[in-house]
Formats: sequence, structure tokens, C-alpha cells
Amino acid sequence: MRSDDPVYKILKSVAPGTGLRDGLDNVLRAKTGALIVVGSNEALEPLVDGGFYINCDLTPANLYELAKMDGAIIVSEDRKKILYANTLLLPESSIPSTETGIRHRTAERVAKQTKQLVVSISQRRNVITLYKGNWRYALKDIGVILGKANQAIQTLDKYKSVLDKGLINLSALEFEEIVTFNEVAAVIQRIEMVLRIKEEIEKYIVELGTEGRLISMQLEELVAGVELESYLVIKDYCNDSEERSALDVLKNELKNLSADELLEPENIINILGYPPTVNIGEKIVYPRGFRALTKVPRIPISVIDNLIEYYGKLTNIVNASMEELDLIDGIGEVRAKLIADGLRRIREQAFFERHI
Ligand SMILES: Nc1ncnc2c1ncn2[C@@H]1O[C@H](COP(=O)(O)OP(=O)(O)OP(=O)(O)O)[C@@H](O)[C@H]1O
Repeated sequence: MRSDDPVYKILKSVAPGTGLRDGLDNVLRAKTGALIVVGSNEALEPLVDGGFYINCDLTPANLYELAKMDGAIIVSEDRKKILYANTLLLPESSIPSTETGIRHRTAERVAKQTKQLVVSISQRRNVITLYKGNWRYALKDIGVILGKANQAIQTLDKYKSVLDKGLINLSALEFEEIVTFNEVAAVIQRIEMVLRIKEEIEKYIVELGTEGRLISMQLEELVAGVELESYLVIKDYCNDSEERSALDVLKNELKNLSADELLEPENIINILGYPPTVNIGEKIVYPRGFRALTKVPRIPISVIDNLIEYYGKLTNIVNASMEELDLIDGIGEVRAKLIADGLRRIREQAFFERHI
């Protein structure tokens, strides 16, 4: 989930560790139930009838005490103050609602009518439900989310080791000059699977708030470098006759594939910019060399760009003599040797690791 996603912001604002969540948990434990509107706006004002203007700090204890009263509580947009308590909310009764109880129906209608975040805590069912516009979300028990997040981390671990093997194999094939489109598609498919499960875990982390620290650390360790490596694979194989950025392919176009579509190599080859032709998967394709060259220490990106612009593909760079490398802008004798030695080492390492 992206941090600019409105759902991300809402879940973050009610995650464990926030004052509002501590208060909601208090009310949940006290089994009094509550109806809380976050932030007052022009659309809300006409719907509020009666109640008290309180304007006290939003603390878990204050929320707990005020939730004992009937009616709704209105807190400030910044979640720092409790503005009103014991108010009656009168949303349009014509607004459709799928809820059964009056409290929840009111919450849903107020959220739809005012577009504000409305929180309903059920007295009988022990759940906290969030509403905003047409969006509805029942917060899950932290233990349940932690269990799911741990399971997702284990799956990610497996996917990641398959991806790592795929990348090593791809490197070896690149130096042997026998990469086929199917092999590239298989690696990109694994990349996308890793990124999808990463996104799922990030959603759990948002919802877990301070309880998600360990999961967050595990995630970071597992996916460190995956995005850069993925970007470089796509940069290496994207059809350059088309004006498109590798980042766009990675961040948007692959995301649009359904889980089933992702399993078809032709769809990935197509996204890379190659029109479908008979047996395209079996055809040989040559990498430009961004991924391999980025692994060579102390070579600036501008030099990598110059090299690839001049030579077109990795094979040509590997086969270039020191004198030929020397001709490129930004490369002198020392750097030419660094590049040649570096590529040789990467090649040997890929050949060696392929069999581990
Ligand atoms: N329009 C409203 N404005 C303010 N508060 C309301 C409104 N409707 C219901 N409530 C609050 O909700 C409380 C419970 O209502 P009700 O039991 O019908 O709702 P419910 O959806 O079944 O909730 P629960 O699952 O907690 O029982 C009321 O006592 C009142 O405090």
C-alpha cells in the first residue's frame, strides 16, 4: 500500500501506539460501545443535534468516560481533542445502509454524507468498524493480523530464495549469451510475486502500528535491494524502441496483471514491449548490462550509461578490449581494468553460485 493512499493514512491514524487507538481499545474492553466522528466539517454540522461542547484532550481515559454516555462523540481532525459528546446524529435516512443496528447504520450514513471518518464500536460484537465515504473496514484483532503477517513473511522468504536463484541463473546465462525471453519472463514473474507479497505485509505493518516493528525489520531485511535489482532487470530487457521507463513498467504495468495473467510468460514479454510472435519465448534476447555493471564497484552510473549507449549490450562490453573501453567518456586505463576485472569476477561468481 502506498503511503499516499487514503486507506493507508486512516489505518495508520488508528493503529496501535496512537492515542486514538488506545482510547478505542479502552472502550472496547469496557463494552460500552461508541460512535465517534473524526473531524467536524460543514457537512457534519447540520446533522448534529444536542450534546455537550467538551473541548478536552483526547486521552484514552477521557474517551472511555465519555463513551459511557449515550450518543456520538466528535473529536478534532488532528485527533488531539474531544470536541462534543452525547450528540444525536441525524443523517439522511434515504442514504442506503447495509448495517443492521442503529449505531452502525448511523455511522455508515454519516460517513457517506459527510466523507468524514466515523468509528463505530459495537457493544455486543466486540469489533471496531471504520467508515469513510463508501469505504468500510472492520479492524481485526492484533493477534490475528500478527499471525497473518508472520505467515506472509514465511511465504516471502520462500519466494525470495526462488527469486535469488533465478537471478543467479539469469546472470550465468547472460554471460553465456543464451538467455531466452521465457527465462526473463520467469524472473520478472518472481520479482512481481515478491513485490506483491511485500505490499501485503506493508499493509499489515500499517495496521499493526507499534506492534509491527519486528515484522517491519524482517521485511526490510528480506527485500533489501529487490526493487533496485528488479528495476535493473527490466532496464536490461525492456524494448528500447519504445518510449517507456523501466520504473513505469515495474510500478504500474506489471501491477495491472491479475494473478493468472502473471503466470503467462507472453503477458510479461508483451509488457516488456515485444509484440507476440510465434515461439517468442524460445528466442534469445541480450541484456544491455545495467544489472551486471551496477555490481562492479566504483563505477558511476553516468559511466555505465555511456558504456551501454556506445556498446548496446553486455556481450559487446564483455568482449571489448581495454583499449576499446578506454575510448568511452569517463573511462581511463584504471577504470577500464576495473570494469574488465569486475565483470570477470561477477561471471565466475554466477557460474559458481548457479550450482550451489
Ligand atoms: N443517530 C445516533 N446518534 C448518536 N448515537 C446513536 C445514534 N444511533 C445510535 N446511537 C448510539 O448507539 C447506541 C446503541 O444503538 P443500537 O444498539 O441500536 O446500535 P447497534 O448498531 O446495534 O450497536 P451495538 O452493536 O453496539 O449494539 C445507542 O444507545 C446510542 O448511544
